[in-house]
Amino acid sequence: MRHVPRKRFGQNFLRDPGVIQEIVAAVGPAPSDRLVEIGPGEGVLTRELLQSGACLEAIELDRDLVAALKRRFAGVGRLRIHEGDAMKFDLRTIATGERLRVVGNLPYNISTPLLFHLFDQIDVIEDMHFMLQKEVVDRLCAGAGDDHYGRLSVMAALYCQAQHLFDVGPECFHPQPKVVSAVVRLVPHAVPPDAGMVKQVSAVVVAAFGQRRKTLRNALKGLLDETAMVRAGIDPGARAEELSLADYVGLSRQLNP
Ligand SMILES: C[S@@+](CC[C@H](N)C(=O)[O-])C[C@H]1O[C@@H](n2cnc3c(N)ncnc32)[C@H](O)[C@@H]1O
Repeated sequence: MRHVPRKRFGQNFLRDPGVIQEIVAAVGPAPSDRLVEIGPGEGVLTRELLQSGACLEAIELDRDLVAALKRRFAGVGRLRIHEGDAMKFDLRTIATGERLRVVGNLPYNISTPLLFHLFDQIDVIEDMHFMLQKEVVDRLCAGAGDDHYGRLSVMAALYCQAQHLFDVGPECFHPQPKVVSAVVRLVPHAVPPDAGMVKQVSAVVVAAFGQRRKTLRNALKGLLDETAMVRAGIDPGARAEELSLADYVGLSRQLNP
């Protein structure tokens, strides 16, 4: 019986073979790779990724799809299917030595918290290729002064380099999403940021973009005084969207530990 797409699980299944091939070509899986696919759905990407000979761990929340995947890929020893929530999944439990290459046409309703969950485990990740809402990809790739620049842009830049690869129209999915999608590549920096620094940058970024129309002098009140901002080389009259990642790191160093 054909699966009826569930909106609450963000199910928009890829139907365009050309797009599936483009994603797999962008990932370029090698037989020695350890792949993780988030939300394999009916397995259209899974199937193509497995063609490379790589091992693949798939994490799927929908138990009906898990059952269908187990039937479809019965006997494929290189595939392990985990039934569960990717937001709670600890990649360290499956990262034995080599780092993981994470792939997925992600459920759009949870994409931002899911990205933060993955950033928390960046030390075991080699790279990530995701289909997301184009707007989220634009935010991931935006730099200071760009229209889409915000909290996600700064935090993503702290962990990795983001590259927009290509856009995908709604007609390539079933059911069709209301928005345009895009594929992004995220490559973690060679040295992951330490937890203390992440916490401090996050505190400054949340406060700054929480009141993005205000000057930093006002938005960061209670967190940093003007003297500390000047010490970090930042104009207290500037606004959140004008500051680069380096500026935020500089400001966060002025916080009391
Ligand atoms: C956009 S669909 C993509 C399906 C398939 N990869 C494709 O391209 O056709 C998102 C998939 O993620 C699954 N999903 C939703 N929330 C999830 C979660 N928290 N953890 C793991 N999988 C989830 C959905 O059930 C669905 O299969």
